[in-house]
Amino acid sequence: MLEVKDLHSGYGDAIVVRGASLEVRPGEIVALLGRNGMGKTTFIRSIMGLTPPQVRSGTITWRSDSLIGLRPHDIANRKIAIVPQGRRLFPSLTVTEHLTMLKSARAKDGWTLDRIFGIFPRLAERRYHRGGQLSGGERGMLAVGRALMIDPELILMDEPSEGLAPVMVQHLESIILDLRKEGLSVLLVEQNLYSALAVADRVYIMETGQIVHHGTSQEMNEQTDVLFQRLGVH
Ligand SMILES: Nc1ncnc2c1ncn2[C@@H]1O[C@H](COP(=O)(O)OP(=O)(O)OP(=O)(O)O)[C@@H](O)[C@H]1O
Repeated sequence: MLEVKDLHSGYGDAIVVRGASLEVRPGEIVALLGRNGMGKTTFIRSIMGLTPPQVRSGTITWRSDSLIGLRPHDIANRKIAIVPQGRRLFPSLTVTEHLTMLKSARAKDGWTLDRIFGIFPRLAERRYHRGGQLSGGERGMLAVGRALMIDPELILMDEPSEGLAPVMVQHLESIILDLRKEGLSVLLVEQNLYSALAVADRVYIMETGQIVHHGTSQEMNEQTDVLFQRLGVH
């Protein structure tokens, strides 16, 4: 289980995440929602050990071990993967090269190239294309595929639906639900309220670096006026 308690994190003198607490239980999909600039990316970068930002105080615990101070590589070794905002692909590397950076193409255990190509047939067709030649949707699929190749138990996804056509968003939602069936946990940062409610078990809302509301998706579905107000959705 991931447990974040009273996290403060920021850039230089600016504290952006200001006392946020959240937990993700095994096999659970948790959505973190909030308007632009509220600190969601800062929050998940802090969990992954990516700098900036710098964690100032609070605790981040994964299966009883503290993650604070560990490098992203060590955190990935503990089976936590990230699908970063903006995808962060390499323009000159092919689809296959991205997927096999951390795991051999011949690997037989866990997630393999064939399995990734099975859930994303489009990536199989584009296996020799370079990062810089891919469409927005293909880049999104590749970022998810690359995260799966570390055989994660928890995936942190930063706005994976950003820039995707509605049909692709639905595909992604079904993949996230399939991952949960396999026991994976997902922390999903989303701007798309409906996409988040479609897949998440529980939802947290962040405002100016603090969690101001949380509950099950069902509870949230019954209080859409609160959500609309908090998220500025009309
Ligand atoms: N590298 C940085 N240096 C300084 N300030 C930053 C940096 N990255 C983000 N910030 C500031 O931190 C605040 C929160 O940004 P963050 O990206 O965490 O928000 P967010 O909720 O993920 O928003 P979005 O949905 O727009 O990505 C913003 O005011 C932003 O300007």
